[in-house]
Amino acid sequence: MKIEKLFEMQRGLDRYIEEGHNLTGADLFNQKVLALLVEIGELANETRCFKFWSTKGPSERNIILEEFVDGVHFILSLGLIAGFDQTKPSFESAAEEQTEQFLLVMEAVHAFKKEKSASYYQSLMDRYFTLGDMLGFSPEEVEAAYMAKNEVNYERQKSGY
Ligand SMILES: O=c1ccn([C@H]2C[C@H](O)[C@@H](COP(=O)(O)O)O2)c(=O)[nH]1
Repeated sequence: MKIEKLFEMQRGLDRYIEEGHNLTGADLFNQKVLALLVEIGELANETRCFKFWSTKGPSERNIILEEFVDGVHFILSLGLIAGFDQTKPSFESAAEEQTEQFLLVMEAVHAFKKEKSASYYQSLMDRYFTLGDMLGFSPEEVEAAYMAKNEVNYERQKSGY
């Protein structure tokens, strides 16, 4: 996966969105942190990994992948704001269960919000990509799905989303 390329695509999309909404130079850090937490929640909902009270299975793989790359967008966007766009994901040992990995990712988001350090950002990226691996997505699939969703995000802006 060429993460440098994804950071560049994210830079372009963020700039385009900000210009379109007259927000160039605005501090959007907190909005993006909350957006990321919401995306992680949406992703968890599609996997249904925590729904011990339900017998219904997870959503289709493609739906889960699309939710996953929404989160990738906001993680890259936060890295760009904080100046950590040289970060490369490395896979770490995963939690035993998806639910635990989701919670580790959420903790990493909060830790990074509290202290915008390179090591907290690295941990956020590693935990999130490790979650993607647990969900069965290869780095190549994530890259391709990111690119497709990036394009959709431009289209949505153009059609007055
Ligand atoms: O500054 C922004 C704002 C939004 N998005 C993208 C990330 C997600 O793919 C998508 C989320 O939009 P909703 O579908 O949740 O509205 O928008 C960005 O990349 N940068």
